[in-house]
Amino acid sequence: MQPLQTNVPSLRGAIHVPGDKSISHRAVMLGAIAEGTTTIANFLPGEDCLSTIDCFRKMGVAITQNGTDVVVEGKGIDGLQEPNDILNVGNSGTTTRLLLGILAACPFHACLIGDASIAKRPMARVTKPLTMMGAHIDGREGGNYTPLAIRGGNLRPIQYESPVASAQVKSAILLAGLFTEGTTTVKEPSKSRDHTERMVRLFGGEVVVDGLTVSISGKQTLKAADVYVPGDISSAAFFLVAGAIVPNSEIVLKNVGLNPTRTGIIDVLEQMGAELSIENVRNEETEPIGDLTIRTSNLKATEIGGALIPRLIDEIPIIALLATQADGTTVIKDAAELKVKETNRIDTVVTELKKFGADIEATDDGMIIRGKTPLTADNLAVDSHGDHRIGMMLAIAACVTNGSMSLQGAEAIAVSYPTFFNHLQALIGQ
Ligand SMILES: O=C(O)C1=C[C@@H](OP(=O)(O)O)[C@@H](O)[C@H](O)C1
Ligand SMILES: C=C(OP(=O)(O)O)C(=O)O
Repeated sequence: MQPLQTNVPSLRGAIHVPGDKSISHRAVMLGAIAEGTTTIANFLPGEDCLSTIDCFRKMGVAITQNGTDVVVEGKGIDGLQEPNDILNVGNSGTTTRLLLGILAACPFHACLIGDASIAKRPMARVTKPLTMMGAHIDGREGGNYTPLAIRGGNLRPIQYESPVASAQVKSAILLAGLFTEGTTTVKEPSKSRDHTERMVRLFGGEVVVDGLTVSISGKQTLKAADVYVPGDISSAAFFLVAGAIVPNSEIVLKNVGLNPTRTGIIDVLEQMGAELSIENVRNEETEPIGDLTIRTSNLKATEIGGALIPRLIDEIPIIALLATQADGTTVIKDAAELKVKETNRIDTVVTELKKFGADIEATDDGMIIRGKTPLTADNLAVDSHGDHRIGMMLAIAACVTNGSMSLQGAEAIAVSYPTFFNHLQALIGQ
């Protein structure tokens, strides 16, 4: 049980949030299948990205990791080796699904296993299209759940229309397509994060984007690159919300990734009337970054749905907290994907926030939140349910709660933000 700081008088100061999780995974993966030595700066040393490194080491890739500096000795597109041990993906859905895309193309056998949360997450969304391409995949319930066994190689291209807007599905198919003679195409119902497309280009490959359709031709040679990973906007989101709802606050977040497929949280803060400014935007060619300043704000409710959802999917738990501190009724819809994350995030957000005074109800595809409500706790135990984003949301909620509370399962936060409590403490202390 970790005690949480409640009734925080102000949050002030500047922080650099850690590197982007999605980009860190992809830099290791593309570095491993490129030719030459890739360097990665500002890598996220969170548990999920360390799982990705571990899996590629088991396939014969030499990777040195020193904090946020990583060097990957690329093996080329056909150079990965059959692992003689099980590949452990830990808690990481991104590792599991993108790795399956690469393994689908490798002419050897591999087994994938993860933690109890991964064992409940649907994998048919990638194993089905990869099987259509010719990979042999088996697992519980017809290849929908880990442990999974895969034997790849000899793929044929597909033209796939994905039923979900998922960057993990899109990326798995594109990565398999990279090894496959001919042109592989994925169409998605709305635009998901495009880090794979951008990074393939950074490594000298070609990807064609036409609206919601992305195509890649196979047997391209990727060349090693020097990757700088921007700060993770999904991590910054916790402090953007904290700065908006804690009294007397002003927080500067430096070098945050501002890829437009990820900035839904900024749109929502602006719609809700937050005092947010964006400065020093740069690096727009590869992955845009900038500095964000947030101040205590008078907030009003909003509606969130449609094409905005994939642009803020991981931020919905912290947006739910934001909505409890805004005047009016906030409706979040079209977000059924939340049910298949590290936890069912509709249930865990509603259950935990209700414990200390939020007026929040679950719907089939989202939630309805009525604000503004005071949050109060008397020796209350809240629970991350092993989900990093629920744990961080609850720690920020504590800042605007009167009373006392502690967090069960705080260790889950190391999955994406190992220095979260240090940063929170630094902002409280100033
Ligand atoms: O591709 C990625 O790096 C991710 C895609 C999203 O998942 P889906 O593809 O399942 O939407 C997101 O929730 C996850 O945290 C990271
Ligand atoms: C859903 C998440 O990650 P993943 O799918 O990689 O486990 C997340 O980080 O919120």
